[in-house]
Amino acid sequence: MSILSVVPAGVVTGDNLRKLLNYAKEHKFAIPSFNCTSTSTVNAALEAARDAKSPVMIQFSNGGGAYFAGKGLDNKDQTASIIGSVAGAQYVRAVAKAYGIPVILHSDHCAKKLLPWFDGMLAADEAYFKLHGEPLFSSHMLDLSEEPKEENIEICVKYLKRMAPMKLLLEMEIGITGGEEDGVNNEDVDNAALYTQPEDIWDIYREFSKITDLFTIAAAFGNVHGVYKPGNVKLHPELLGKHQEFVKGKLGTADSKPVFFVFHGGSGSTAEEIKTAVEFGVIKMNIDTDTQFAYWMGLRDFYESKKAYLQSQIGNPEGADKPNKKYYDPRVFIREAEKGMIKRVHQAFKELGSANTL
Ligand SMILES: O=C(CO)COP(=O)(O)O
Ligand SMILES: O=C[C@H](O)COP(=O)(O)O
Ligand SMILES: [Zn+2]
Ligand SMILES: [Zn+2]
Repeated sequence: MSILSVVPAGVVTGDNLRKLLNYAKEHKFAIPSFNCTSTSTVNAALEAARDAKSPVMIQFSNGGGAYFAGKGLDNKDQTASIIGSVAGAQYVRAVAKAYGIPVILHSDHCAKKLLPWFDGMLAADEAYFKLHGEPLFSSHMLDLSEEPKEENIEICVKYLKRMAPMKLLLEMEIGITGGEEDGVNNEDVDNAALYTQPEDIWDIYREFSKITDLFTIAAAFGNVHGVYKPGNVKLHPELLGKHQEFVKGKLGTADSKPVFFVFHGGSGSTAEEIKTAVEFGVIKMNIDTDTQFAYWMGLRDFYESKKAYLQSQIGNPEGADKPNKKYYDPRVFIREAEKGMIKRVHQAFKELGSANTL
């Protein structure tokens, strides 16, 4: 049985989203989630997914959403981030089905100070739900990992109650992802905070389960956003196995992987680390930095190879009067950036085991 016999192509939400995540869990693969900031990066992710025969997740960060709407737009009270994330979601909805693949539409880290952004997206979900019987997005992330655990859980539960009637999934974070996110610098946080404890996972699981099963946990196992020279923070994906065992014991279930885990900071991780994480119940891995670099490399390589054609509107090595329009047309050079990103996206499907599952 392939995925497309379980869920349809296009944006999947609610029951179909649950089916897709369970399918990934049963078949021991994870779905990559790419941070997108434009129609160009969305298209690159969708094109690669179609060609790799894989489901895919598209996510907008707070800054990525604002960028989608335009850097010239004022982001006072999160207006640009709300408008851009909603516009991005509507764009994905408009094209996803044409690519013939299931797409999960998600929003990334939302810290406490960014809750107005979350509220704005939820309002758009509710409006969409009234018209179509499903939310605009498939899922959203709340990242209250900087707050005390009790408060983190309390705020998540409050939002889960608003999301559950729409069958909108919540991703939450416990423990801290190192590196940088949304301009918050986590490069010097206490090492222990970078590794979540099993008891914390159970506290979350227990409270959330009272409301819905549509939630995922981004537990910290030494994850870092960005790519850095190897340092003292080491990735320990095997810790996720301990969390699964602990929750399994508490539940007394036969299911050896009751928790859906999310892997943040996918860039720069080794194939082996990714494999171990998937083995212990990761069903989603975020990738941003590596696709950013791949997009840039596509453009850089194009510029380097066509440099002599890109200096003036007229005149290149083929003649002083030759026009260069077909080199400086953004559809040409941005396409080269997309090709760079597409290559890196393919690598993610392969490493996560989601290629050829449709
Ligand atoms: O976790 C991420 C987005 O939430 C992506 O992390 P990287 O930029 O390290 O791939
Ligand atoms: O949090 C991590 C993501 O990579 C988002 O990054 P960003 O805030 O630069 O868009
Ligand atoms: Zn975080
Ligand atoms: Zn992240």
